[in-house]
Amino acid sequence: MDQTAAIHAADVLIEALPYIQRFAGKTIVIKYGGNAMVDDRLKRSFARDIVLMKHVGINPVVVHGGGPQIGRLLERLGKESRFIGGMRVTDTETMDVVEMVLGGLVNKEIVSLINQQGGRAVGLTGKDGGLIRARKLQRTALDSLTDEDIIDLGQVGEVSSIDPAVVHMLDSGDFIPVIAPIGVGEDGDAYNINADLVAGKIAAILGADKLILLTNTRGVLDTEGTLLTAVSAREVAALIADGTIHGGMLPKVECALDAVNSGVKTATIVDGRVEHAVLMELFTDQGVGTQIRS
Ligand SMILES: Nc1ncnc2c1ncn2[C@@H]1O[C@H](COP(=O)(O)OP(=O)(O)O)[C@@H](O)[C@H]1O
Ligand SMILES: CC(=O)N[C@@H](CCC(=O)OP(=O)(O)O)C(=O)O
Repeated sequence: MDQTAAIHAADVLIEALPYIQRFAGKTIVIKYGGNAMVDDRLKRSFARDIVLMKHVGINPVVVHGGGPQIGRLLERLGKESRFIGGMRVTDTETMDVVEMVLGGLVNKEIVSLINQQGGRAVGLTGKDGGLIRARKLQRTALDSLTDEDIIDLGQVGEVSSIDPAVVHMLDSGDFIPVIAPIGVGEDGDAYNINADLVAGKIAAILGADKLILLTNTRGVLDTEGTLLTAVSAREVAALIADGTIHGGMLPKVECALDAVNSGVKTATIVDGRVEHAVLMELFTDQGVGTQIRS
């Protein structure tokens, strides 16, 4: 490294210092969307960001999705994916695939990536330690439904309660929890829950400082495709009403609002297709993406 590059590296570290001090000892929930798990290089960069956070004294908690990965396996099995209001219609057969892909393939891949970078990750679904209690999502909870859309979403769940004991235990042992969004009903049945909604609830119950949602757009965009760097609850309502926010962005903004209204200091939607998106959001003066304000 020549001297200019060395000075630049030192400047970057110094810029990060106040943020490292501010977040030390705090919990930060990172939602890693299936659409942000694009290629091996990006996945490794994500894992390195998480390990770095842990090493500077932050408690990262990863909640992951895997919608595209579920879709690909369903396709191989000859089953079509159907979404209503951003939620996958989940019959019993689909639920088996969801549990295998989220709790198995995707969860263990993330655990393994973090561990390869020197972290100590432990993978969980909401069934482990009774972490995520769920109930069947009632159709009325989906505001965007029209009468024609009213069909049974099957085993799609919503969070009824979170028992964070297992997460606290892992944090205190210096492990990094990696959580798949599967909930358990009173009858022991599995429920498929949108990962954004789980991330929001977990951030709230843990009293997290920040919720970072990694996805495949730069953040919330307006009708011209311009990035909105910050949106309030009122602006979000208007953007939903005029259709600017739709599909997969709906649960994202809803859970972000829910989190900030429940005491999480900031919720940000950022582009997970950019290397080190998490570090840029946390440790630089400019930040990235869209911040959701209460
Ligand atoms: N106003 C908006 N701004 C940005 N993206 C939007 C907007 N409205 C809808 N979307 C869609 O939401 C998608 C992100 O949600 P989703 O596909 O569920 O991602 P993830 O897998 O990360 O949860 C974007 O790729 C985009 O197609
Ligand atoms: C009910 C529901 O839609 N569940 C999601 C769970 C995974 C998820 O949320 O994945 P992303 O974050 O990658 O979108 C699904 O089945 O796709």
